[in-house]
Parts: sequence; C-alpha cells; structure tokens
Amino acid sequence: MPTDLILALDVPTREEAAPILRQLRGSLRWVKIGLQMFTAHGPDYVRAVADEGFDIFLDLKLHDIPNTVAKAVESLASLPIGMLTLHTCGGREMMTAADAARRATKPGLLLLGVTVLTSMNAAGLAETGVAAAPDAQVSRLGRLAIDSGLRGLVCSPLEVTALRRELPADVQLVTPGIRPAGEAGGDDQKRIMTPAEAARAGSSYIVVGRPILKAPSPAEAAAKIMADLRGTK
Ligand SMILES: O=c1ccn([C@@H]2O[C@H](COP(=O)(O)O)[C@@H](O)[C@H]2O)c(=O)[nH]1
Repeated sequence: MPTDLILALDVPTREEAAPILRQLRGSLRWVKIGLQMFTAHGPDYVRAVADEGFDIFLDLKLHDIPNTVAKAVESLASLPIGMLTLHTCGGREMMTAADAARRATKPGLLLLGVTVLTSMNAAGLAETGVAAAPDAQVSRLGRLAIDSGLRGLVCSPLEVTALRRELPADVQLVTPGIRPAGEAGGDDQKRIMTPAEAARAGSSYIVVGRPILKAPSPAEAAAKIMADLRGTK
C-alpha cells in the first residue's frame, strides 16, 4: 500500500483550522486531532471535521489503569474516528483491556500503540530510567503491543525497517517525526526522516504538522509532501 499523509491539526482555534481544512478538502484524506484541539473544542469538533469529509485520527495517547482506559475507549467509540492512540508503556493488561473495549464497541477502529515519542532520544529515555536505546525500546514495546492485540503502532520512521522485519506484515506503522529536506532541527522532534525516506522505509502513514501548518501555503506544502510520497512508489 502507498504511504498516505495525515495532517496533524495542531492549531489553537477552529477559526485558524477552517481555511487550512478548506484548502485541503478533496486532496487530503486523514486529519489528526490531538490534545490541543480536543482539549479546547472537544468531541463536537471531531464530529465537525468528520462532517467536512475527513477521516479522523484521534491522538489522545491514553495512558491510565486498564479499567479507565477501556472505559475511555468505550466512551470515544461513539465518535466518527478511524484511529485512536494509547501509550504502550501502559503495559499488556492496559492494552488488552483497551482492545477488548474496541472489539465490543467499535470493531473497525484502529488502536495505535505509541512506542517511544519521536521527541525522545537516548539521553531523554535514560532520564526516565530506561537504559535501552530508542530503537531497542521501540522494538520491545512494539512486540508487546502486537502481542496484546493491537494492529498498529506509532514510532519514528527510523525504526520502521526493523519493525517491518519483526512484526506481521499487516501491522500499520504510523510515523510522526517527519521533516522535509532542509527543514530539520530547531524544534522538539529528535528522531526524524524526510517524507520520501519514511515512505521508502515502509511507513503506512506519515504524520506532519508544523511543516504544513507554518508554511506560507499549507495546501502547497501538503501537495509537495504527497507528491514526494507518490514518487517513492
Ligand atoms: O511519537 C510521537 C507521537 C505523536 N506525535 C504527534 O505528531 C504530530 C507531529 O507534529 P509536527 O508538528 O510535525 O512535529 C504532533 O501532533 C504530535 O503530537 C509525535 O510528534 N510523536
């Protein structure tokens, strides 16, 4: 399957998001609504963006005790979402409970396990008590997630080649940490690749926020990234 683009809609207001969505309607399928927009505008905003014709990736990165996460999945099941994230470091019991709730309430939902945030490097991991290198920790958490019933992961594109060797072929690998050539550095993302590199590595989807949102023309920036993705297939 060709790699597809997901726009991370990380802006403060609906008014700021509206012209960006208007420009991308018809060319872009997936929009990621994350903590910034969800905490400000809530479930109604998810419904509103879906009503505009976009598929929704709800990136809430759930991480709590198993019962609480399972109940959150049940509550979110009434929303028009196609993907939802939880943190794999919540452990096997939490992921199994979340997946059981998904099967019972919204079987078509793809639950994605966030492995190691793309803003973390080895030094950052070590500060949290994780001695493993990021790629080793991603492999460990990725295998645990798939073993717990999940069919998709969020990781850096740098880890995709190794995960493709280790995991079943149908596992969806969603990769933020994308920076177009010449745009690397100067922000919080640490484990990065260009769109074309991520596609060649085997990402199912790439997630891009600021390189599109802060571009003089978000529509042109997104079109360029989509052309880069098509050029790799
Ligand atoms: O490990 C992760 C998990 C999620 N994200 C999210 O992706 C986007 C990336 O946005 P950029 O502006 O392109 O950096 C953002 O919404 C993050 O919450 C991630 O970056 N890394």
